[in-house]
Amino acid sequence: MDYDRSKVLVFGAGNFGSCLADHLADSFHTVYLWSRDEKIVRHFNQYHRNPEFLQDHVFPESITAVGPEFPSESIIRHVDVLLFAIPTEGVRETLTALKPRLDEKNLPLLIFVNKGIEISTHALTLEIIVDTCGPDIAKVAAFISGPSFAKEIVERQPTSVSVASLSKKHAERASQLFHQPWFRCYTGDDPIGVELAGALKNVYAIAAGMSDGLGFENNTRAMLITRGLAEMSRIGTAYGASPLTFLSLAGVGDLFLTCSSSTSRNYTVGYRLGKGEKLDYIIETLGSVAEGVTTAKALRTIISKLDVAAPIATAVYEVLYEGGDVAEKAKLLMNLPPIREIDLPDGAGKPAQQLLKKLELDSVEYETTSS
Ligand SMILES: NC(=O)c1ccc[n+]([C@@H]2O[C@H](COP(=O)([O-])OP(=O)(O)OC[C@H]3O[C@@H](n4cnc5c(N)ncnc54)[C@H](O)[C@@H]3O)[C@@H](O)[C@H]2O)c1
Ligand SMILES: O=P(O)(O)OC[C@H](O)CO
Repeated sequence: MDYDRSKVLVFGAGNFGSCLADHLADSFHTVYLWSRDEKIVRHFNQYHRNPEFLQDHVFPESITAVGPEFPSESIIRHVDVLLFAIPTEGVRETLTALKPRLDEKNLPLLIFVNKGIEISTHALTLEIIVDTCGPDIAKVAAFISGPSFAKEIVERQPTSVSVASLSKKHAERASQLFHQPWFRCYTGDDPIGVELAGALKNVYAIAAGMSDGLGFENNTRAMLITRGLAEMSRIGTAYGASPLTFLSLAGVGDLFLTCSSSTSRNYTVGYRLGKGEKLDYIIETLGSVAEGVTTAKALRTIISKLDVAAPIATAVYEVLYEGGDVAEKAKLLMNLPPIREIDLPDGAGKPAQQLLKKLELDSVEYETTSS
């Protein structure tokens, strides 16, 4: 596979699919952009603009929009890379349609950029890939996640992301494909952690938006980001992901971005809820996907199954799905009993042992609690 000039088929011509098609075409790759919306396909090929998303942007003429029919076997077998930029709820359906069209002996690189958990199965995308395409394809899939608003990428604002795969070679290939002076990629081998981080940060962005919508300011947002990160790491560790992944671009990087900007759709959903709007109306008028809404529901079940404490995610779920009052939930969170701040994995890192020893304070023991 020649990564100087690859042929890429992008599934999904929404904000992010269009943005990444633009990025790759600008790097001289041959790009096909699939949309199931005939109007987008026609308009894109005629005017090199997307009539629904990133409307102000003029795209390179070299991008060919295809659709609305599902891409044919001939185009799928013609490309080197399949890039999936559709919401998580559409991934199973897309991969099921894709599987019979793949050439098993000459597989393309599969890259996923969605950030969510499937609502009916509570599955991560890695699990959906195994279910629909089998483990051999899941082993070589790559996942890209991190602080990356589409609007800022098309403006070529310096951006960095995490790229993870169980296969080092495929993580490096995906990284090489996207890496540019305005777009840095950092590779890693914890796709589950990267996926979870990307999905969970959306739920905490809803919480941060709610807080701002209620009129709270910087202290409260910083508290939500930090305690949200603690919840994310706790859930991720219970899943078997590396706790360090939550300190990456996909973790704290994206959490910080999404919790602190009205560009975020998830933050916006929370903000509008905080202002008293109804969820159905917000979703109807948002014009784009906010994955945190469905992820909050899947996460509620995961939290109970794993038996981990995640009071912020639980409060978000209760507002979204049980008619909970935002201000009431905020009050309840603030009235939880005081707890130890940092949860440490068993046996790890008693804080600053050497210094404590020097100060002869090493015999003082903290009780280990985790909640
Ligand atoms: N927008 C961003 O800045 C950004 C950045 C990073 C990651 N993401 C992630 O990328 C994914 C897509 O986000 P987006 O911003 O492009 O959303 P969007 O709402 O702008 O567009 C989604 C696109 O997917 C299509 N789609 C929806 N369901 C589909 C299905 N079942 N089959 C085929 N196509 C389907 C829609 O028609 C639409 O064109 C999400 O998981 C999001 O979290 C978005
Ligand atoms: O608009 P949001 O909330 O879906 O966030 C977009 C990206 O995930 C930011 O990295």
